[in-house]
Amino acid sequence: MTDPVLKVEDLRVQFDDYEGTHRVLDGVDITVNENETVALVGESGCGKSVTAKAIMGTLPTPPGEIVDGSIYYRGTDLLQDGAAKRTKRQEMSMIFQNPMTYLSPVYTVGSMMADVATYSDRDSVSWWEIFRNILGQRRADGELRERCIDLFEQLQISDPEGILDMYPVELSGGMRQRVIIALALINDPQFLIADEPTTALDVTVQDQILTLLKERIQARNLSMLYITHNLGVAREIADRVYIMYAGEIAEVADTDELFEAPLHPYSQGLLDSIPKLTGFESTGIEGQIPDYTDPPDGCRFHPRCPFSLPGTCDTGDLSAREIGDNRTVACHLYDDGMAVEEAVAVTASEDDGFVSEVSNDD
Ligand SMILES: Nc1ncnc2c1ncn2[C@@H]1O[C@H](COP(=O)(O)OP(=O)(O)OP(=O)(O)O)[C@@H](O)[C@H]1O
Ligand code: NI
Repeated sequence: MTDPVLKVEDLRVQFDDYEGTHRVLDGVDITVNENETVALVGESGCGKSVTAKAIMGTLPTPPGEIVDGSIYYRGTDLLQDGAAKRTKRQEMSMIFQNPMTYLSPVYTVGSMMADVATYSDRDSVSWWEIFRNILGQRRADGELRERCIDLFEQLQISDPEGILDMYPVELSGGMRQRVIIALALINDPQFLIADEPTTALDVTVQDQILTLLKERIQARNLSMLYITHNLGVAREIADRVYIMYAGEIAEVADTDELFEAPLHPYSQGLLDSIPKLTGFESTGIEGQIPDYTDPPDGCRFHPRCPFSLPGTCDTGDLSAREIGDNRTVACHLYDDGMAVEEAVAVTASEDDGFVSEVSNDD
């Protein structure tokens, strides 16, 4: 067996400020296999971007701190191995959420493309190039220009030549987001992290961009971790889905299986809150993400959970249960090693007050 592309194990991240210690990530495990697109889904504030930043090595420290865990990229622990991790990080690339805060207003698109392409390979940068970069005067010339135009064409950017000389303000939202994606793809990464790259866009443009991203990923055999709070988007793009709640992974399942029968009460709540016609989700679960300076004991979801078992869900460690061959759910309603059909039967009986009969053995 080859190593998975990404393997995050027991990741714990906290932030220290005047309010105290915010224990945000509480032992997160995520695996992304070769050629796989994995979605990380959860409501605002649940720790998705913190996870992405920890992986990319861009977590602000302080106030952030990785207190425990490992992040393996193709077998190399990015938190441990100094020299190897720099090479490895060059194979990774990130697509950001908000183009206007990420794109520089004073650089042309071509200059930014040249910037990213040059700096990814620092050994070959001359002082003259760095100087030109500081002045914002780098240009995508020659071979790089061809590569940019090629990529722009694949991303269906209209007037790919002209756009190299344009500034971000001159572009529509959809075009800006395409440029952001082009910036992330120009160095031919093997692994992409996309953090809500389509939230700012209207649904039609969002669909177009998802389709383009999907095509590109298939054509290049890329692997991707795609972050979103929108289950509809996750369904469209991902092979597998990780449902995150308050810094914990609630459930992991193949996309089809999750949508067919979500097991975790939080997943069920999220799915229920998708209005069926538009694909837009609304907030359907009562309550909110807990205060990370004093998170609930036991399952962090228990204060909001309709099936919470006093004395069980509000105390102790909650380990993830393996369900069938490739699902896990971190919930006391289920027993480790259950078959999928058994677990689905548990959810079906929830309405009949089954909850009181659940065994309390761990
Ligand atoms: N720089 C920081 N300093 C202090 N706390 C932080 C910092 N960054 C994140 N946090 C904490 O981590 C929590 C999770 O933030 P994160 O950005 O990962 O949420 P998210 O799931 O990406 O939400 P969204 O969908 O809104 O982007 C925040 O609620 C906040 O308490
Ligand atoms: Ni975020």
